[in-house]
Amino acid sequence: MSKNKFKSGFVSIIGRPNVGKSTLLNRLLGEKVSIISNKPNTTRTNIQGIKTGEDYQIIFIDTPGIHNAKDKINRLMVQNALDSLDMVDIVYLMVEPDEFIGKEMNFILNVLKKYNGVKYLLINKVDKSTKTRALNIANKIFEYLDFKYVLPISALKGINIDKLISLTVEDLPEGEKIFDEDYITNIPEKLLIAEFVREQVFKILKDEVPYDTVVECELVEDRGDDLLYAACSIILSRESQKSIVIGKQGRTIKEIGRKSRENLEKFFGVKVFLDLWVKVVNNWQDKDEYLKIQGIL
Ligand SMILES: Nc1nc2c(ncn2[C@@H]2O[C@H](COP(=O)(O)OP(=O)(O)OP(=O)(O)O)[C@@H](O)[C@H]2O)c(=O)[nH]1
Repeated sequence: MSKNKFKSGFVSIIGRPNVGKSTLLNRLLGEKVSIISNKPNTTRTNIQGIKTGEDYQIIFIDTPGIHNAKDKINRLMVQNALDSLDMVDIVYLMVEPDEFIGKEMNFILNVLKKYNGVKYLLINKVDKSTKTRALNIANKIFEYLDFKYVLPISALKGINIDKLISLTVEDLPEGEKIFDEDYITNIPEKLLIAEFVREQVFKILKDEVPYDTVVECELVEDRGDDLLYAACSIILSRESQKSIVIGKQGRTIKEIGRKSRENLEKFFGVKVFLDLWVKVVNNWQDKDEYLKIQGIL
């Protein structure tokens, strides 16, 4: 009996902010990779997750340029979005059952019209919706664009995820493994650790300062005996934000540290010692070195 040929390729998950892209990526990979919160636009970097099976490797690519379409729909952004789709074999367009086809969605659909690869329409969050609402949105989107498959899913509850993976593998081209199978992401370790901390800054500080925050992981060391040491700084743009992040008797920063450490330990499967600092760098947003830390530049 002949064995199935190995398949490999790239998949991009696109959709409006908050539709559940990061949750889906984490679900697909079975690990916590990209940062999730219920605030829009927490995904700042082009996170790639890698899923390797017995006879396939899928590399997931995030395309933030498309999600941020609401700001300025300009030529540059369209170009960026198209460039990042160029190399991708399959695109998942992710929507919610009560999706509204406004400016952002129109932008995304227009970008996708120029994309020649395979397109899937994923209707996420069906766990909290009805079949009729899911069908309605599919019909509306089909007025603009055709998709090879429409799949109702729940990234959160894991509904139809196995089906999604098997369809994807079928549609991938034959090819070799691109990354070693131990990799689930190609984000540099420091950036990944910083993202775990930033996720907690977002979650714990709610609306107070997080949009003004960058986390820099300065040092990661394997200290033997299954212990990973990481030193990170939460960087703020104003002195007045410091007391909020630190909290009464250091309670807030301790909570950020504790939660981040727990998630890092789950992810890396080793004990983690996390040294957390708070720094103020006026207008860090204008400084290239801080944009580089975040993987934006
Ligand atoms: N009920 C339900 N909620 C979901 C589902 N998938 C995601 N969510 C929730 O939707 C919110 C946003 O999810 P994210 O995965 O951060 O969304 P995103 O599209 O990556 O958001 P950005 O990073 O802003 O682009 C979170 O509160 C998730 O828990 C789902 O299948 N069902």
